Amino acid sequence: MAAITLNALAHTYSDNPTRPEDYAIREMTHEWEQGGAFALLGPSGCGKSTLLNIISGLLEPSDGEVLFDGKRVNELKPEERNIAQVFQFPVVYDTMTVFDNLAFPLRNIGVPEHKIKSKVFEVADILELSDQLKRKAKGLSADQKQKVSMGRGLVRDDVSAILFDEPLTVIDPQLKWKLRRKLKQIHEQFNITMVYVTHDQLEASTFADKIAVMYQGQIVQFGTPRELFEEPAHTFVGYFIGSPGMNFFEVELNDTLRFGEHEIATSDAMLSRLKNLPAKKITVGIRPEFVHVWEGKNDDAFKVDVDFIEDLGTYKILSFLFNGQTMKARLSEDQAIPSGQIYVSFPEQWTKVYVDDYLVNMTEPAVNQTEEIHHAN
Ligand SMILES: Nc1ncnc2c1ncn2[C@@H]1O[C@H](COP(=O)(O)OP(=O)(O)OP(=O)(O)O)[C@@H](O)[C@H]1O
Repeated sequence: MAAITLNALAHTYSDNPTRPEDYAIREMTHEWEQGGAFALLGPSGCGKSTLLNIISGLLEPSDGEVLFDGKRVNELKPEERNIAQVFQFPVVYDTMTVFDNLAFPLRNIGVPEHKIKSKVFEVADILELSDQLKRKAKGLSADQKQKVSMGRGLVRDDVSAILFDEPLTVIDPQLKWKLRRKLKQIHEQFNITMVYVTHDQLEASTFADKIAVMYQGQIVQFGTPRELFEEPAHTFVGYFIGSPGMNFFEVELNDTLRFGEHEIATSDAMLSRLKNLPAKKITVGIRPEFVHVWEGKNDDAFKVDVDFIEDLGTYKILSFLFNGQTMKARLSEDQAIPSGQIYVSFPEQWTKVYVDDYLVNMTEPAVNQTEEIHHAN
């Protein structure tokens, strides 16, 4: 087991990087604590595979350090790092039996045959591969092959972390949930640090205790699925997590926050914090789940026009026009279906304010927040 620390890490594929966009990994410092089940979640091209390959040693970072349990491993080759990596496509030797595939990493390091046997049997049992051990890997289905790939990581006692790079891509949808559950079970049993890369929020939140959301080469938030939902630290997290994502609208700051003719309720403390920041883009975000739709007239709420309603079985998504911008609210099954002009309000607790896409966090001292926003730019 190992804690994995990334210290001022950055990576570029360009020979002559000049702009932040030239970096696949923009400078980051981050720690995956020992023994945790983590997900690295983000859209295609945000740098997930690059980061994983740097941790496993397949790629040398342009800047910064990778530390395992506090020790620098930059100079170590992948095989010296005791990291197992499971890729999108299973890595198995087709002509070998399942037993020999699982035994391979142990034979490589000279483990005695009797020990190999008991370890392979143990891992095959966990992965429900015991009755396949004598079969050639060639005849296995995609999910069985992927289980063998995972098993090759698990047989070694010296493995300190397992990195999964979109491991369920080639697996049938019906089997995905089964393998995901298996992975979770393996994590509980082995207590190994696991980092699971995916672009699928459901996969991330069913596997991981904590999720790092990656966007444009940066980890913009590291938190529990609930924190990502309730307190998105960056507009991208609000947009990417949740279905549909968070509503956002850009506001003006005068004596209050205004969106067109509408005044958005916020605390005096927030207003004074915003006034002390240099003029920047201010965005307000609210999740569709937290938009309050009133059944009747309410003079304290905003009057808006219903655009359309999508019926998604157990709930409905109401689209409405707020100052000309389409926004969404989630209606429960038993809520009346509104039409025409309706009243909506945004509870202050769930109305989040972002400056240049970063959450203004009122629980943090203003000085840290200002530094963070400047640093991010
Ligand atoms: N070998 C390479 N040479 C040059 N650029 C690369 C190379 N590999 C990746 N990139 C670029 O680096 C950025 C990050 O890519 P990376 O594959 O790490 O992202 P990802 O989040 O894993 O995406 P995906 O889910 O599509 O694999 C992208 O802009 C990509 O085009």
